[in-house]
Amino acid sequence: MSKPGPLLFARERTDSTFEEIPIIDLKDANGSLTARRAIAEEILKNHGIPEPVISQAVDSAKEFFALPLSTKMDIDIHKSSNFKGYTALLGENTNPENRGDMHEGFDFGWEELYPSSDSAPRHDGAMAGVNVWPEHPPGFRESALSYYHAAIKLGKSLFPLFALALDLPEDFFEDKTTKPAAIMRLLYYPPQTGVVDDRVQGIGAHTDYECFTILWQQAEVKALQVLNANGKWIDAVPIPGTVVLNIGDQFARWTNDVFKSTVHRAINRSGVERYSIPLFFGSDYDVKLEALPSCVSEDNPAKYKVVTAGDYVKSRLEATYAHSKSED
Ligand SMILES: O=C(O)CCC(=O)C(=O)O
Ligand SMILES: [Fe+2]
Repeated sequence: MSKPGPLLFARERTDSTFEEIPIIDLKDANGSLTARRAIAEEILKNHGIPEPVISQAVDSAKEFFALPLSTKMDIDIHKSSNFKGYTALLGENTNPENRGDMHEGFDFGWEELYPSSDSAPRHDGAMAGVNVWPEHPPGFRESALSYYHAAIKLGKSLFPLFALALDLPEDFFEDKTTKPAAIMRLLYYPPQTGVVDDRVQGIGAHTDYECFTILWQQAEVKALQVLNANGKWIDAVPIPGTVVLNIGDQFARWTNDVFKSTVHRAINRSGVERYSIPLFFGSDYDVKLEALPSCVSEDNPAKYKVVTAGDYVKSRLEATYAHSKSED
């Protein structure tokens, strides 16, 4: 890392030929307006997700993934109508040119940690449906949801920064992220050693589907790489106490590519097991992803068909899981 700063504007960074991923210290984001306009597909320091919450979620993930395959397959994601539950090795394929991803996963979405009688039902359209939880290990749901809500809090604090970077009112995204359609994953990557088939990577080259992703990755296990504008893969080396933030396709569509989504992949050649936790922060599922007026001009006419966030995410998930559907 050269040095953490100066803070950069998203618009200046979208075609970036970065060689290292810049660090943004969020303690600066609470200060001056200038600092608050700083924005990112970056590494975030002082992100506010408490360390014990992270370690409990990771411990639960380790215990869950260590269960017998047949137990985990009880909650196979292919049985769910809204892509919730367990993904086995090679169960998904993020890059259609590849054969399948060498990771296991567990996916879930918004749910109150302590549901109350007045928890209003969600209207998730294409993505409607409940989470499915494993019976083991004990406390799995609580640790996963504790992390989820801490990451949601962080994500909500980032939307005003994105709004300011787009010259929008600071609260522009507030009523569009009331029950944010955030999907969280616990991921396990076995080590890939010896001769590795390039078409079977931990997770193949892809962009994420939502507005942005907050990614925690295990310290000391280098695996994640981000593609720069010169087509060069740059290591996103894990830095303790930080999370990675990257732009996803909902934001690319909404901003007419003023924010570009980041192509990334992960290959675990470290020789040891790796765990990571992405939280994909999307807008409410009924929001129409229509190019923001400030992002459309004669030189940059609207590029994308208008679609709701829910239909969009569902179509991407269908494509990702299609290759393994017929095997069930
Ligand atoms: O595990 C990682 O570092 C990346 C995960 C990822 O890109 C994803 O789940 O979309
Ligand atoms: Fe990703």
